[in-house]
Amino acid sequence: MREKLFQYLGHLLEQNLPFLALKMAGSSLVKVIAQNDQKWYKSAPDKVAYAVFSKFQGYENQVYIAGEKILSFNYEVSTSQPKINQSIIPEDGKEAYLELFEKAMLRLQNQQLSKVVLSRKQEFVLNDSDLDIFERLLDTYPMANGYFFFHPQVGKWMGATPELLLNVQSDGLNVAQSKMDDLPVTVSTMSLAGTAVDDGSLNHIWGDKELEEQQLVTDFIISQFKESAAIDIKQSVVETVKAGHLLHLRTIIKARSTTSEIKTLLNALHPTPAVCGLPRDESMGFIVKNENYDRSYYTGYLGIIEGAQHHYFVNLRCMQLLEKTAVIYVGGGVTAKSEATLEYQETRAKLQTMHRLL
Ligand SMILES: C=C(O[C@H]1C=CC=C(C(=O)O)[C@@H]1O)C(=O)O
Repeated sequence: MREKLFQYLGHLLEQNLPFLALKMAGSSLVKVIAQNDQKWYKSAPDKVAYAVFSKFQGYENQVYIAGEKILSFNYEVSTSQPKINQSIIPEDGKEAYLELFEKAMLRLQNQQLSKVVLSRKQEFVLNDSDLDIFERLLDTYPMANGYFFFHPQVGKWMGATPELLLNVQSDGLNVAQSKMDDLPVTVSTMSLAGTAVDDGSLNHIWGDKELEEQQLVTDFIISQFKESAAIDIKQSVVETVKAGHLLHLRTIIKARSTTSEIKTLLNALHPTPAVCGLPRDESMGFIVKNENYDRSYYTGYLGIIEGAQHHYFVNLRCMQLLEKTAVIYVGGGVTAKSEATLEYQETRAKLQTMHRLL
């Protein structure tokens, strides 16, 4: 099935046909939603199934892929260790990052902001084909949500994101019935923040900065759920989870809602303080004015919608594939307790997730 998947994706690329291929965390299926033509749908197509690829900011460049061809491929993760690029990542953009950090720190110290996510990008030469890289991505990160997105007018993106934005499951109804509005559904999301490099010790001790920044995300999600009329809101304990060579703090949050409220919920959640900051509008303003580059689809979201089943993920640990280079996007949450060089090192550690595949 592995060969069939790559043959099929190769065919779609050759024909310039838009697709989203997604393997959800821990699953052994790669789902491919593809179109029969090159049309760019900027709003949800009139199909039971479709995919979405959304920017961090603004909705005018939203990409929907009509589910004209929907295929699932069994994917057994390779038992042999995939090749990993271990070359050292050159320093690039450190000064600009530190300058940005200083500006953010002024706003954090005078309490205009309580958290802001600062990001940057770095470009690397490509030595392999896109499909070879995607195969390595799926084998290297079986517990991530691995995806490959292509649209001839938008480009190619790939990632292995650990972060669920919103999962919607209809309460025991099948897809055909789920065309109806107002079905009761179970919604879940996660508060994911705080980063450490995994040193193999099972019990990482987190600092106050990480515990607080993750709590801010949890509180934000719960308050947005409440405002969006979700009921039965429940949260898990805070856990330490692995994402490749990194560790994060995570809380799972579940609630009940209705299908007609999904769009409201999605807009209420995105962008969470895991990718933007708090207060949200002020952080967004700070990012847009000061980051000095366009995040584009990084920290936006991607998703697959099939009737009343929706799966949306935050577009993190990702890269944009150009003709001869890959642009990797990384960021991290900064609070008044942050230290500049540690935050910069964190962005370097996050670069490795994609860099290892190149
Ligand atoms: C913004 C990113 O990560 C987010 C998700 C988990 C942990 C994060 C952190 O520790 O700052 C970030 O909020 C990124 O990977 O580019």
